[in-house]
Amino acid sequence: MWTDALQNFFSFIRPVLEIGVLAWFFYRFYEAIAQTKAQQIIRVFVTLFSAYALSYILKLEVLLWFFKNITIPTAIFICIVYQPELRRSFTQLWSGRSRIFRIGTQTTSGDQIDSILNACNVLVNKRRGALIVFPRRLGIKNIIDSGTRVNADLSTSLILTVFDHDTPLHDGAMVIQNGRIVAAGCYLPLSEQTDIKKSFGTRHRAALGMAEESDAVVLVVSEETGAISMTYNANLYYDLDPLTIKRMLLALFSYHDITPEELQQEASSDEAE
Ligand SMILES: Nc1ncnc2c1ncn2[C@@H]1O[C@H](COP(=O)(O)OP(=O)(O)OP(=O)(O)O)[C@@H](O)[C@H]1O
Repeated sequence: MWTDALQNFFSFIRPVLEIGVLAWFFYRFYEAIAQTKAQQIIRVFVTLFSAYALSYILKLEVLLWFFKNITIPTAIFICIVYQPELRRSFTQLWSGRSRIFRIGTQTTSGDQIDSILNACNVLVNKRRGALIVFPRRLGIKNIIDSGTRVNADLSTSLILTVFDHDTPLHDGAMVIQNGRIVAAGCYLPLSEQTDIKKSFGTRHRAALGMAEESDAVVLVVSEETGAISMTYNANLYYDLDPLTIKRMLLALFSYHDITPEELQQEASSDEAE
C-alpha cells in the first residue's frame, strides 16, 4: 500500500518538477538575455518559430520544407555572428542575479568605500584618471593576472600612490576585493558598443567592457573632466556624486542591483514616510 502511495506521489510530482525546472531555466535565460543585445537573437528565434508554427497549422508544405532546411544553418549563423552577446548572456546567467549562484563575496565595508572615495576626490582635484574594479560573484583571475599582484590593505594613500603619474602601475586598472587591493596595472577588455558617447576614450570603454564581460562593478575617474562614473551590468552611469556612489556600492556588494534613479526613488520615498 505504501509503495502504491509513493508511486502515485512520484507520478504526480514528476511532471510538476520537470515543468518547474524547465520554467526556471527558461526564465533565468530570458532574464539574462533581456539585459543584453542578445534579445535580438530571441526576436529572430520567436519570429522563425511563429512562422514555422503557422506553416505547420496551415499545412504550407513548401514553407515547412524551407524552415526544416534552414534551421541548422541559421543556428550556426547566429552562433557565429552573435558569439560575444551569447557569451555575455551565459556569463550573466551563471553569475546571475539569483541567490543560488552567490558563491563569491565582496565585503568591502562602508569605511573602506570612504577611503576609496577620498582617494578619488584627491585624484579629481589633481586631474588624474583612475580605474578601479570590484569583482563580485564571478572570478576575474585572467584580469588580475594581466597586472601586478599587490595584495595589500586598502588605504587612500596606496590608491593615490598607484594612480600617481610616472608610477609603473598607474596605467591600467586596480582590483579591490574584500577590502584589499589585490592587483594594479590590469588590462580590461574594451567594450564593443557602438552607441557609446564619442567623447569617451579607452578608459571608459575598458570600464564598460569589464561590466559587459563580468558582474564586476567598476569605478572610473576621468582625467579629462574629473567626473566619477560607475559601470556594471553592461551600463555606464556617468558623473555621480560621492554619496550616490557609496550607497550604490553598498547595495551592489550585497547583490541588490540598483540604478542611480532607483536609488533616488528609494531615498525620496523614505523621506516621504
Ligand atoms: N583596456 C584597458 N585596461 C585598463 N586600462 C586602460 C585600458 N585602456 C585604457 N586604459 C587606461 O586609460 C588611459 C587612457 O585613457 P583615455 O584618455 O584614452 O580614456 P578616457 O575614457 O578619455 O578617459 P579620461 O576621461 O580619463 O581621459 C590609459 O592611460 C590607461 O591607464
